[in-house]
Amino acid sequence: MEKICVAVRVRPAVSQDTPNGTYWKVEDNRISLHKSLGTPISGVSYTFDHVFDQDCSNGRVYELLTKDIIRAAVEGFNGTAFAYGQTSSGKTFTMNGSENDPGIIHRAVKDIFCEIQMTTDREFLIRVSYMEIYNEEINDLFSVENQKLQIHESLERGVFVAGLREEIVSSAEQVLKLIQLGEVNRHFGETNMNVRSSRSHTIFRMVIESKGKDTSPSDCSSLDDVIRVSVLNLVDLAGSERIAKTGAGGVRLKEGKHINKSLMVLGNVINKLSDCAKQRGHIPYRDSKLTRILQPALGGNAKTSIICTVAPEEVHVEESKGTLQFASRAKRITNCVQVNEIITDAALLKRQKLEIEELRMKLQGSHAEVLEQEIFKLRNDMLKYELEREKLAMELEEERKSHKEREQCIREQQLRIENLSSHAPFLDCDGNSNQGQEFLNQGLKEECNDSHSRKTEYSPLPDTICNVADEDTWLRMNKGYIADLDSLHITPARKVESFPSSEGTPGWSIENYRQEVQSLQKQLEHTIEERDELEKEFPAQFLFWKLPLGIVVDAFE
Ligand SMILES: Nc1ncnc2c1ncn2[C@@H]1O[C@H](COP(=O)(O)OP(=O)(O)OP(=O)(O)O)[C@@H](O)[C@H]1O
Repeated sequence: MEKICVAVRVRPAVSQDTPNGTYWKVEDNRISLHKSLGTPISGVSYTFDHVFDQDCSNGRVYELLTKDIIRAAVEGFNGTAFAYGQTSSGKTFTMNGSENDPGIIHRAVKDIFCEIQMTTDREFLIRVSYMEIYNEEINDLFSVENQKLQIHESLERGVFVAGLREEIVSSAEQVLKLIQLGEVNRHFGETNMNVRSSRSHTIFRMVIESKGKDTSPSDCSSLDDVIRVSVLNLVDLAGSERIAKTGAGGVRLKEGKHINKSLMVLGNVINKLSDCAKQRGHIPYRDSKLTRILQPALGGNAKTSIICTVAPEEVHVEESKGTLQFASRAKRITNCVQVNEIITDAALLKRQKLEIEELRMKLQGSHAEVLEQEIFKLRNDMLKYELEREKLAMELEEERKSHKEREQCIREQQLRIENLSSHAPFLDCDGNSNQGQEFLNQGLKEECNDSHSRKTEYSPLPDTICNVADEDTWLRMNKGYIADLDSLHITPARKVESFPSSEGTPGWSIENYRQEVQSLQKQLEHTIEERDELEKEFPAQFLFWKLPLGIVVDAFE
């Protein structure tokens, strides 16, 4: 068990406060609020693993807070470092830095490649990805066309974002170039508090696979080698904001609401985790995409450090207190950290090993550089193939789901028709028969016997019909036809007149039944047509759907 490492960083002040105001005092690893004359304000003093004042550089923050996590990631431990704090308090400055003082991400990337170079007894494979959570949707910063990506979970991969582009990389320079490209796609916006405010949470991720170098040529073909796979997340959160202060409206307001909501969920998760294990109960990781992705970093298998940034101005004192309380709770969280070693062939490195060896043999005698380039290209091609396969599998899964729903819909409608037919067995193409007359007579009798309790509200349709109507709405909603819950109106109970109790009163007649049946049949035909069209459009998926599951799985292996 290992505690999360928590630090606080106070950024330089941007405005002069009133001389009578309060101020934050930093001494060693303590931060406390003082009156202007120097008297400490009781109850507003906090201690953390580190507290950095406004003169502290990104270099020092990195050395004290993150370097160990980076080293451990190369050794096979998961790691996460994230910056938390109100808007304009210095999170992006800490993670990205400036030209003169590079931030944590830049330094981490450089260090990882240094560490790898020094670890001469292992070979490594590094993949990187960069995503943002904007308005509760996951977008790929390396590939703009990959939007609204979904989170999935599997035994082998844990929680992962399906379809996210990963690049295999071989140098720090290559990674930093990729990050630069990703930054262009990131959502920034101007608010009253920050001219360049992050409007999304960003997660830069490095997956580090490594294995011991083979000692004898015969080992090359062994598939039993242990592979270490670790995931390093470097996270720049969007800042919490008071709408009154940021002056947000329109798009900015919508973004602000999403930001605050997901940070609130993060706060809830941290709160729960900071309770002692017995009182903890359910941890609401699933309440936001951010907490779902950060789940291993919060109470899971990862070395985690949090840097909480604070704006020193007196006008932000309440927000700063909130940040420090968040930091205090985070300090109580313990993670269960262990090296991730796997012996299945899930590791990309392992699967690629044989192919690379083959290539090496073929290219023996050629120039080493050419060889390396070929290997690199092969690795990237294989990764793309992996991602494509994963995407196809997801699409297949989606198609399966919607196929199931369509089948269900057809069954429902058939049931409704049967239901109607059984209540109106007299329907022929002319709409009359003796049986129907008996049914009508009985309806009339019942209406007379019970005229007080069932006046015009009485519906001759079975109760289930109304339920089915609501079921329909539900089904449509679940199929994505209704995206906005506010637009959803529950189908009101059908208010139909009773059987005609006197001549001239409009009522539910045989004609009504016939129309209902015809309309249902039309709906059914329409659904079947829709399905046929889809089958034409995606013949492969339908072919897979018709195959037994085992064959489908094999096809993707
Ligand atoms: N430690 C620091 N030293 C010098 N300048 C800083 C420091 N921290 C922040 N700044 C400056 O303060 C401003 C706001 O910082 P930054 O954009 O990093 O805030 P943020 O917390 O990421 O805000 P948001 O949540 O709105 O994105 C920037 O101009 C940044 O350069």
